Amino acid sequence: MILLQHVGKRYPTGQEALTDVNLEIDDGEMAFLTGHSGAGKSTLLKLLAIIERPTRGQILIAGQNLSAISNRRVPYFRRRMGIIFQDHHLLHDRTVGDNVALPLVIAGVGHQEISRRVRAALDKVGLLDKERALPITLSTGEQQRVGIARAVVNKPAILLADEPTGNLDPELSLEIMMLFEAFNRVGVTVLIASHDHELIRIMDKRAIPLAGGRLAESHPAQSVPLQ
Ligand SMILES: Nc1ncnc2c1ncn2[C@@H]1O[C@H](COP(=O)(O)OP(=O)(O)OP(=O)(O)O)[C@@H](O)[C@H]1O
Repeated sequence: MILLQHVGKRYPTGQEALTDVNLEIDDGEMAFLTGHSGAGKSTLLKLLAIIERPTRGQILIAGQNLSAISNRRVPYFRRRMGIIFQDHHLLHDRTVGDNVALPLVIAGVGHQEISRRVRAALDKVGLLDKERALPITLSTGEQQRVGIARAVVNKPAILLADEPTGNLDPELSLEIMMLFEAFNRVGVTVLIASHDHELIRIMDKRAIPLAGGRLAESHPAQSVPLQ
């Protein structure tokens, strides 16, 4: 479970990005963080990935208090999560396969195991035939899928995605969402920041609305009363 208790984040500039956020996300849940630009969505994801630290409150993931994790231990902590950004941060002088392999190389996984898991991850996102291609030769949607393959290659329990469909057309966006849903179906907790209301409506998952750094009422999709 992901648990936020009275979480606040004030950046060194004085900007208050999050104020008194209380939130619970169950294991195996898929949810959307919504809200206008500047609402605090990226900041919340960054706190969960310990890219930033909260200035108030506490965050627990699987019972572990993130404030107890020293900066030195953060890379180990991150192995249990896959992180996906809108601009997929691919290395353009490396093949697709090398890009996907990166988290495993960093984790010191053996060569044979790497190539097996890279192929499995590429297969899941439908890009097995692009293993030796350079990212630059791929479409934007395909590049985004490489980013997703890289995020899931470690078999993370949690997937965090920040506007993963931001620069994709509606059809490709839905395709990417279906991929996330497939990972969720096999038990991965998925949290996606998005301001694409139409897409969120189609996916019919819990929406967690942020406004001005505060949590508005959060409602599970299934709790909408029947008429
Ligand atoms: N590194 C930073 N330093 C100072 N202020 C920041 C920093 N990152 C974000 N902010 C500010 O914190 C607030 C929340 O930003 P955040 O990026 O979390 O919002 P967001 O909802 O993800 O927006 P978007 O949809 O545009 O990505 C904004 O006012 C932003 O300007």
